[in-house]
Amino acid sequence: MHTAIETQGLTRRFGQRAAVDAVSMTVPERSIYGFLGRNGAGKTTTIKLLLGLLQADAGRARIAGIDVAADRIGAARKVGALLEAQGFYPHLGGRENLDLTRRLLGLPRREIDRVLEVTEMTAHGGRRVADYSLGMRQRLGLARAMLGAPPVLILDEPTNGLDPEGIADMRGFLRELPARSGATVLLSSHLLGEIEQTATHIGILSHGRLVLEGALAELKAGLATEVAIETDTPERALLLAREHGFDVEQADDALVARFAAGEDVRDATATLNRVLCIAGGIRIHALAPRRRSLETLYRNAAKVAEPAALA
Ligand SMILES: Nc1ncnc2c1ncn2[C@@H]1O[C@H](COP(=O)(O)OP(=O)(O)OP(=O)(O)O)[C@@H](O)[C@H]1O
Repeated sequence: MHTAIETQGLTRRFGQRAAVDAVSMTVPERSIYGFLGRNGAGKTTTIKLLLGLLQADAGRARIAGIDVAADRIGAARKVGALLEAQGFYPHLGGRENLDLTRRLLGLPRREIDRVLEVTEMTAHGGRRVADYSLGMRQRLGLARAMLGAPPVLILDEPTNGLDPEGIADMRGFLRELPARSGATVLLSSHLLGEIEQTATHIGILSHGRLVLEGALAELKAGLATEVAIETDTPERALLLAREHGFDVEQADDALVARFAAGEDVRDATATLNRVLCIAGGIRIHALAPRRRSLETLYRNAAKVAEPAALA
């Protein structure tokens, strides 16, 4: 598989602070890559570096194999972007707005019909953008990003400001995009739930550093299985389980036992139950396996990145 986006040691400082700090990321072709991080983690700065809108202080970035610093225009032709400020002319129609970009890019007129169709906006192309809902504007932004069918799409928080229905629409649309258009999508977001339902791959940025990256299913498979313990006496259960060598922790919402990948969870849960109920006389209401989630991956990655902050 080729690499749609690749960076090596990409760094950008503002004053003394590195907003993007030696980031080496790999976005495989035809993936939906969820680019995650808190506000201020450096996502937008990375995206600007990828688009050649900012210059790197060190490192390099390639889009579809083209080095962004060496051939900014060539790299830009390989990528369509939806950034937060859409910059549409509100008094013009959707079609007319798209036409401005189409002419700049020197594309044939039929490209407008194509992108309106892909984004299911054909019926609204004649209306003024001022009369569009936010969801329609986002879709028009996507349509513009797709003009010329670039192999890479970079979307910065595409669900920002949308209502739940708009978010669900956008999610469905993005999921189908690689199959429909052959494009690779880099999707920045701080919404774990959205990324979990959409992305095939993830990269987590924390304080400008890439702290975790990979195929989401593989990363999840490598996680320990967690079993939530429901009991009246969590403190006693915690102590007793630990005395018997179990890896148990009080998480935010429950007492949780962790079983390493590969361990027989059914057996281990039965043993834990015996230790707590029979040996310890502790009342257990439930031992419930928890889904392996992106949230756990994110929490673990954040712990590695800033142990002091979470201690
Ligand atoms: N032009 C600039 N001048 C100085 N500092 C900047 C500039 N742009 C970004 N920063 C700083 O760089 C850091 C990373 O910002 P960035 O916007 O890339 O984060 P982000 O992850 O995209 O967050 P958000 O989701 O809030 O946009 C922040 O500390 C920010 O204040």
